[in-house]
Amino acid sequence: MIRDFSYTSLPQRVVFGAGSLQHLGREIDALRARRALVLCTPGQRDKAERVAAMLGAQAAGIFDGAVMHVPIETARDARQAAHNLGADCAIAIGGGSTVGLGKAIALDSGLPILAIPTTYAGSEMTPFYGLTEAGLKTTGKDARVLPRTVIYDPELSRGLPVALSVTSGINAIAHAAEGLYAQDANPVMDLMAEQGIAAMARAIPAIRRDSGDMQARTDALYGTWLCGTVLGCVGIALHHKLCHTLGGSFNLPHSEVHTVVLPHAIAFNAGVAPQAMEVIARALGTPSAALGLYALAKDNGAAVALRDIGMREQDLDRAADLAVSNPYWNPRPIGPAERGLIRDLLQRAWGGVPPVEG
Ligand SMILES: NC(=O)C1=CN([C@@H]2O[C@H](COP(=O)(O)OP(=O)(O)OC[C@H]3O[C@@H](n4cnc5c(N)ncnc54)[C@H](OP(=O)(O)O)[C@@H]3O)[C@@H](O)[C@H]2O)C=CC1
Ligand SMILES: O=C(O)/C=C\C(=O)CC(=O)O
Repeated sequence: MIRDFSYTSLPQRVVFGAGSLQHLGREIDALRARRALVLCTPGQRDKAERVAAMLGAQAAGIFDGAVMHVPIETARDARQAAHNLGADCAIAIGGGSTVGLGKAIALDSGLPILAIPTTYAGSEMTPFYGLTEAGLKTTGKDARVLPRTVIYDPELSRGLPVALSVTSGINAIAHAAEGLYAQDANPVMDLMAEQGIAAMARAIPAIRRDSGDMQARTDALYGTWLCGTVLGCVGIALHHKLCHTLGGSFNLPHSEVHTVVLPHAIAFNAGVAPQAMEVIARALGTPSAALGLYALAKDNGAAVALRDIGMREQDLDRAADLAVSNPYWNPRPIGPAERGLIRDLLQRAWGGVPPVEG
């Protein structure tokens, strides 16, 4: 049954395909940019140098200081570098951390961003940004931070380590899974979510078998585009909020937290979102959405317990308090009255046991 909906599509250009980095010059010209600042982490500097070499005189310089969760000091340094170098565009090549740094520059200056993602986080398709100040991460939404152009070149993610490919892929699946029951869910995004989950569920085991499998790397990046688009167009709910609490307040690694929490958050919502569960299970090719997600992580070597990724059991009470302290939308209520249920969910996620619906 088609429910009532409203849908706003976001203005972006996507160039997809193995070797598509070759179109960089054409895409920079289309943005009417003359001096591009190239952003990266220290570890991905070789890729940034390749980009700068392709641009020649159109490269303003390289800023290689991107860090997870965009510390405000790094954002200020990058903004200053863009200003000092007279940049009229930022190119972010790397994962969500590098794209996030580009967004911090755009938020301040309105500079257009061209993103070249090398992980499956999906930030390049969203108008959301995050900034961390004095240990506190705040997130926001602003049309200026949405990258104008995205080049998805599977060749560039060939070297992404297998463990990170698995958890980053499940981070993408989380966007689509929650998009299916989000407040702004709509039929177009439902189609993209199902195809995105299916592409990623195909890609993950194949990458685990052979990290250089270009068909699998292509599927994974295609899934990234679809799942990231869903995140950018519809809202988030319990799962993303729990991950932000755990990542932001307990400093747990981003994609690994998503991987552990997702089956439990989906199980929590299963009873009130049966249609979404059907779609997720169909896309995974499993009878149960929550158990299918748990198996996808476990069978592919990912950690399925918060205790194995740095969470202390004595912090679970505080995490439950934080998770229910700010009311936010979820298909099933999650307020102070549900604190006990959320605490149980976190206990199961901490211990790494299979998810329990209800
Ligand atoms: N605003 C939004 O809509 C969204 C934002 N995010 C944000 O993005 C961040 C997480 O993004 P994520 O991509 O998981 O993490 P990172 O960008 O931090 O990348 C994770 C790791 O991947 C490595 N890496 C990246 N690309 C390659 C490659 N091609 N080959 C080898 N190694 C590679 C990096 O290594 P090295 O350090 O050596 O470069 C890094 O250690 C979080 O801050 C999250 O909040 C995530 C999703 C959506
Ligand atoms: O924290 C941000 O930068 C904004 C959104 C996300 O990180 C989405 C996610 O949790 O993957």
